[in-house]
Amino acid sequence: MTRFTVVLVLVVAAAGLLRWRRPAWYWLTFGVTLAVLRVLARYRTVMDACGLTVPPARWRLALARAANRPIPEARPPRILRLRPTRTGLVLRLKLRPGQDAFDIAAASDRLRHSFSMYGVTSRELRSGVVEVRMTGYDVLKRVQMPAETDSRPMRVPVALREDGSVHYRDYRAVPHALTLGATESGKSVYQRNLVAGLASMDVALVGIDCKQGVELFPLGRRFSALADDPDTAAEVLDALVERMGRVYQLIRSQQRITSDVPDAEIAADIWDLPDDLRPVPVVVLVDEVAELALYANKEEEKRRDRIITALVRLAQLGRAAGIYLEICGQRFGSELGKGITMLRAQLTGRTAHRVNDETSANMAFGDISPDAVLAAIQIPAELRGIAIAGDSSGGWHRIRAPHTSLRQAVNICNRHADRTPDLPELAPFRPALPGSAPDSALMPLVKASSATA
Ligand SMILES: Nc1ncnc2c1ncn2[C@@H]1O[C@H](COP(=O)(O)OP(=O)(O)OP(=O)(O)O)[C@@H](O)[C@H]1O
Repeated sequence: MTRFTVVLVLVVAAAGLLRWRRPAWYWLTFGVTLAVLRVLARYRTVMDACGLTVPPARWRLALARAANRPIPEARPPRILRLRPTRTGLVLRLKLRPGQDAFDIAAASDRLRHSFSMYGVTSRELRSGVVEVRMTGYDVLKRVQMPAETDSRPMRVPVALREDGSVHYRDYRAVPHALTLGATESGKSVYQRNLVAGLASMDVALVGIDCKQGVELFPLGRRFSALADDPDTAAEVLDALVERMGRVYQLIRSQQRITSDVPDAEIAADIWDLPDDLRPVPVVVLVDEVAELALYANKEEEKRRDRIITALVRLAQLGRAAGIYLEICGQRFGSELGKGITMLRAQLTGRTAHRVNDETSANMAFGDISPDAVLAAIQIPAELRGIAIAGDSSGGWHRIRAPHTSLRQAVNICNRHADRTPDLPELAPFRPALPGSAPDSALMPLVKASSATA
């Protein structure tokens, strides 16, 4: 064996190993070059085989006949740009007369295997121009967020989409959202990523965690208020409704000042106010929402109605006051009582992790997109963290958040603890700093469990 053959064998073996164990590294080292060459070399043949070419124009045929030249071939869409990315290739195509974006979308599965890519999706950028995004490997298997993401305010890069692009939770575009999923499907990890993303922003976080606070309380240094039982939750929500009223008064008073000034912008929400007058936006995270809607006696029913009314009011009017809702639970349907369907209609951002049945998928997407319902039902049980994210426009994507541990999220929150705003209305609910030993009343529980172990 010559030295060249030995080197070649080693390189091929290294590429095979990388592709198997570290597909992202394989893509960056070998995959991207091979894929670019493959797409360029096979482009015309593949487009022809996929029925994405158009016959030559009549005048071209006539010209060829008159000049006794070979008959021109059918033409595929023109490549405007081929851009390699961290996870795949982005192909921008100019369609030929008679083609439309749906032709490309309908052929995406054929394009996927013809170009030996992992996934292909397409969208129309403008009339006659289509962007085809191809992924070189399963980017959702081990999620790695890009180092550089869009850093606009209130826009959190929370997960990766299956086409390799970043999925943002954009509070200004979609103020309120609902996240559903069966137990152990990945809701808490998703919510943790949201908190970690929000921690470095100028925002107040308010948490309602009826799982006795086990998810949100460890992140407490970055929270302006926390509630771990329905009674406290009712008080926190009332305080937020009161805050919302005061922010509206502030916007009104600013409108009165600017209404007589010609050309001055009239504020319609907090984002139109001057920086020095703008109240800090608030994101309210509610975990296990069903706990707030359940009741066993008249007293609890009254509390439940108070909570749901406050949530509906915040959902209806909170956007302009910069109060955004992020509601999370296993189910969220009419069986939780009056007001729930009205509240759900206001939560236009929807994310569904694996659900147990079609009814739960319908709670997330039934009023938005039947395709998304089907996609949510098909999430495999073993792939925790995979979710379908959609909004009221009907568009949806398969996403997965990075596997952020509670430790990592706590570290991020602690690092940004100095950014936690003090909201006067919510001062009584500011969480106590962690660090105390377990309550002595809980010790028998610990002993009992270690005795049975
Ligand atoms: N994005 C992810 N990537 C990889 N693993 C994940 C992801 N999300 C969740 N998991 C795995 O699934 C397990 C359950 O996730 P999580 O606690 O978020 O579920 P949950 O829906 O909140 O469950 P519950 O309702 O019982 O609290 C996690 O411990 C983790 O191992």
